[in-house]
Amino acid sequence: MKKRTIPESELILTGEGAIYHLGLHPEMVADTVIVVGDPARVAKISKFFDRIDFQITNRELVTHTGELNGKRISVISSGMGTDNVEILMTELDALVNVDLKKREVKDKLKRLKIIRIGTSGCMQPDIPLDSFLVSKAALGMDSLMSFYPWVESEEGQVIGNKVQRTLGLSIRPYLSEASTLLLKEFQGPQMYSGVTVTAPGFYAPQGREIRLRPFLPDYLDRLSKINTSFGQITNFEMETAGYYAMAKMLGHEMISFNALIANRPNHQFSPNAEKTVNGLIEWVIERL
Ligand SMILES: O=P(O)(O)O[C@H]1O[C@H](CO)[C@@H](O)[C@H]1O
Ligand SMILES: O=c1cc[nH]c(=O)[nH]1
Repeated sequence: MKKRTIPESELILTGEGAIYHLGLHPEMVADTVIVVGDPARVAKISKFFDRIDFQITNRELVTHTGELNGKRISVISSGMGTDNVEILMTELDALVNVDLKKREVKDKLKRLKIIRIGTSGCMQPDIPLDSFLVSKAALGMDSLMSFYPWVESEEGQVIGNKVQRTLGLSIRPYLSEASTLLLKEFQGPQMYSGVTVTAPGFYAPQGREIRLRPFLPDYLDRLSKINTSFGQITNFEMETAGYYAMAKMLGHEMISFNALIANRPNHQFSPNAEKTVNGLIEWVIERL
């Protein structure tokens, strides 16, 4: 069967042949990729590398690729939100699985290992501030999956329906899961686990009120009391559900780690957030 040629307006390359938003060429991407939200966090990770081969910046998308203990690793920042995650994941996948010259999907597809290191707010009062948490699954409160052929597990549908009903939400959240392979590879002490809520915003979508009152009553309280087959709903951030769903559809392994720098029911924000994030970076680096 003749392969589809991807048009220039869909797979966009710069004059130098780099992919449109990431600004990368295929040889600049390692098989193990660490993703972060904050562009400034990229250098905090690549400083552990023995050697940095490429440093590329375009908008909020910063990439450092190098070597650590003989292993090639890329670190890429996405900025905030699942809309950026969609761009990062699609272009990252195209760099390894599309022949950019022919504009055709390759016959042999690569499976990347992708690890998120991010910050997050905890909604369980008994998980201490500055803890680390791995997202076993994530609930996407955004609309990204309405635009993809996302096939949800039965378990996911049950959880999504339960959350929609309990909160009185107009949208049905989607549930996506961590890679079981990476959950086994990245084990160790000091790591809580739970279900992460990926919010389409930092304020009302995470139950915060500054001047505008969140529309949904008792949001935080109701969410934190929901039990799922993956455990309690534990924390808020803004990318993981999009990452897990895109990774699943594109055939990559993905895991998301959270530094819990806020505890919402206890009204705390960490005075040591920077130290906690650095601790999580070291925890992950030690297990690469
Ligand atoms: O620290 P990062 O990785 O950016 O992650 C979290 O912090 C940002 C909000 O402050 C959102 O991107 C959220 O997901
Ligand atoms: O509360 C928090 C802290 C970090 N990131 C979030 O998205 N929420």
